[in-house]
Amino acid sequence: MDPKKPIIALDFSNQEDLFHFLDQFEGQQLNVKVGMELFYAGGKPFLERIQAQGHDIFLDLKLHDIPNTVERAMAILASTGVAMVNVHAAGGKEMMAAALRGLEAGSNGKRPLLISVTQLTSTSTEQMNQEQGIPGEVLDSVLRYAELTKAAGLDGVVCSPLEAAAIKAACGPDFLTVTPGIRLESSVADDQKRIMTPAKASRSGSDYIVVGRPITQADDAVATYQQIVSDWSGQK
Ligand SMILES: O=c1ccn([C@@H]2O[C@H](COP(=O)(O)O)[C@@H](O)[C@H]2O)c(=O)[nH]1
Repeated sequence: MDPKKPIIALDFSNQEDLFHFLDQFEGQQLNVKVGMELFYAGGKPFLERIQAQGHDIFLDLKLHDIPNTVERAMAILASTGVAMVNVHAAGGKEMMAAALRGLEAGSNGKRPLLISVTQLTSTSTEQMNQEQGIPGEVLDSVLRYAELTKAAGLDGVVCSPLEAAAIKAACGPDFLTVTPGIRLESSVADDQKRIMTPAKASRSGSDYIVVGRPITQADDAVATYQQIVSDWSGQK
């Protein structure tokens, strides 16, 4: 996956919308993210059709279950040939290590990158304090999950770009930060709470940005994508 290109979140529920969107980018090789909505709608055949168009896939299924179940599921996901997969760090170190074992066992050659979700970018400090019962700032919880993820041997984390610099300082420059919660100054936040622009995310140390609705719901998706590419890569 080329880190200079944003990862487009393909949050569609049917093949017409999906391929109508991708057709606008004909001839370009994209980084795309397939999440629960699209995967539950179309499964492996959708992955294969997207890959046949030359795009690299981050399969964002956020596995979170007992270690044995996650290990066996990861062995199957490894065979899809996607570039990146993930788990929830809240599943714990044993579960994350099991995910890595499963991925290595199921990979034919190069294994996909494996990252964990720390605190969702739709979570505010208040929600975390009141609903999850975790005291303190979101950053403290994110750092704790990032350190646990590193100890389990994974490649990096999903976090807000607001936390990327602190994670790099704590876990090292090679530990990946994959950051949704990206909005242009002109975009609406939707349900995202911890947001940044592509340019600021780049300066803060994000390795990859993930952008969905600002592109997929734009009147001109290709122009908005290009604007985000130049905002993001212009800072690198
Ligand atoms: O903490 C997280 C983890 C995953 N996501 C996913 O990223 C995209 C963001 O889409 P936008 O439309 O740009 O908000 C979406 O698919 C989420 O499932 C996240 O936002 N935050």
